[in-house]
Amino acid sequence: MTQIDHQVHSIGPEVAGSCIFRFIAFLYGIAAYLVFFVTILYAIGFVMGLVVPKSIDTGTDTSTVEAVIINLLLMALFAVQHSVMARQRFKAWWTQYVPKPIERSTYVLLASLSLLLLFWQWRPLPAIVWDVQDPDFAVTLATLSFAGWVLVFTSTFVINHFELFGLNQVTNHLLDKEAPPPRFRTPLFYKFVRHPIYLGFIIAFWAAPTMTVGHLLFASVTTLYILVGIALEERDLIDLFGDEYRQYKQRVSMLIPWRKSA
Ligand SMILES: C[S@@+](CC[C@H](N)C(=O)[O-])C[C@H]1O[C@@H](n2cnc3c(N)ncnc32)[C@H](O)[C@@H]1O
Repeated sequence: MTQIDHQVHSIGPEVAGSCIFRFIAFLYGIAAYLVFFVTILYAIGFVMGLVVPKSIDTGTDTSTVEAVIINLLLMALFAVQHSVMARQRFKAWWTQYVPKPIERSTYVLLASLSLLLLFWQWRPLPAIVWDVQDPDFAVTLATLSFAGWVLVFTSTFVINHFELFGLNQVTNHLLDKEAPPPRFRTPLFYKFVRHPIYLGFIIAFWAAPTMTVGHLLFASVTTLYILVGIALEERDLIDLFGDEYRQYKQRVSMLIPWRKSA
């Protein structure tokens, strides 16, 4: 064996192994992102009762008590998975077992799967709470709900869509690039409210021309969950960004864009 052969032989398998891992991790990140994308599109149809085969107001008929219990359990499963796995301490613990570059993609994948389970197993509670008769007002509400989804989507891009859903992490890893440290940012909508993504969800869930008991349960519980989630997220953001975030909190309101600058 020549010296070059020897070097290639001894370096080759290691490099190839790590390249293969990087590539598999990248494909995994793409797959997780695609599952997320399908889930969020399904979520729009599920909540608005459009296009999808099973919406918030359709599915297996069960007694009211059974429906409420099943639906609460489904939402609790999502809430626990989604908020426990987002905490810094949990991340520090489980990245001992899950490689860091695919931590975010795994989180996104599991959150999407628990949402798909919710859509699939959700029990309708079809009693009507309100049903807007005026066609113009009904269209206005449906448009507002859609605008809520648009706010969700655009805010993810404004803050950093590809990092939020794990694609930056697997791409940096593939290219062997150091991931930049998290940066505090207040682009566009973030100048008016601290949580435009969550505001978008709240608008999308509540602006319904026809509100059933099932839809109301979903909107109420998710809104409560968002409020708890904000408290937890802001604790992490203060740990991460300190006074910068504390001052931001004083200057900009949480969800309703009416507080002026200090
Ligand atoms: C799902 S996003 C929701 C962001 C925000 N709560 C919202 O509703 O638009 C959660 C991630 O955004 C990050 N984040 C929230 N506000 C931020 C800011 N002003 N600058 C940088 N990162 C932020 C959090 O650390 C977390 O990783």
